[in-house]
Amino acid sequence: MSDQPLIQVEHLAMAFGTRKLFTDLSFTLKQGDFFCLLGANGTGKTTIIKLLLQQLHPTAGTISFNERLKSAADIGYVPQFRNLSGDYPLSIKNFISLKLCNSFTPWLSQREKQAVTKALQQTGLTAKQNQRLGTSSGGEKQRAYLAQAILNQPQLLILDEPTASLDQDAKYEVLETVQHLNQVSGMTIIFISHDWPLVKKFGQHFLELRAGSYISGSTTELQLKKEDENV
Ligand SMILES: Nc1ncnc2c1ncn2[C@@H]1O[C@H](COP(=O)(O)OP(=O)(O)OP(=O)(O)O)[C@@H](O)[C@H]1O
Repeated sequence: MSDQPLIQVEHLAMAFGTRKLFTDLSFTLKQGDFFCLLGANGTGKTTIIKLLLQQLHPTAGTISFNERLKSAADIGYVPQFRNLSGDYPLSIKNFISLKLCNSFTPWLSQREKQAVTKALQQTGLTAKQNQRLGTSSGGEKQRAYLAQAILNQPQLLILDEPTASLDQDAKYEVLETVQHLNQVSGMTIIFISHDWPLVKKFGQHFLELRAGSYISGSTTELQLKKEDENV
């Protein structure tokens, strides 16, 4: 595993018009890290992700990428949980395969089938692959989105509040799968969340945006508030 950072952010500043979100933001994302991005609504978490994906340009500062991140295929993205209605007709396996619809042929190649089989294994969905996604549990549905995001075996997996609106058991189900992808498959994780106990339990490093400033460190240093501790 290379010691060179996967992403190095130096003295980053971002403003929309006269609204400054942050200035002089610096952090390093190492290969294999489980990095958590925290902050109240509107502090700029999604903006940081858009800057990392080069969909926005910073007002100042630089973002340097390791050569392991060569193309968009090296980055997987899982959005906030979107529930599907009970009558959604596709099986878990066919839903995961939807991401391969750009192929030239209407059927899956041997290589594509292997990619789906691997993603099913990595997300613990092999035994459930023929189950209808619509009737699956919240945790299974989100693991199916996760499986879609890792079909290309990305170097970096970005999860944008993937467990918001899931119940406690489903949150753990999803985060244990993400932890497995991090520890066994070596994927580097950026996990955006408002859920401090989850961050403390599963994350390694954190960065918390506060209005105009930020703090960062190891998740072992995170102090949970009283109301969080019993969650
Ligand atoms: N393209 C844009 N143009 C102008 N303002 C924007 C743009 N994108 C985001 N903003 C503003 O920047 C601020 C930060 O937005 P961002 O979505 O990054 O916050 P966030 O921390 O992800 O919030 P949330 O937790 O609610 O998702 C918000 O006030 C938002 O309205």
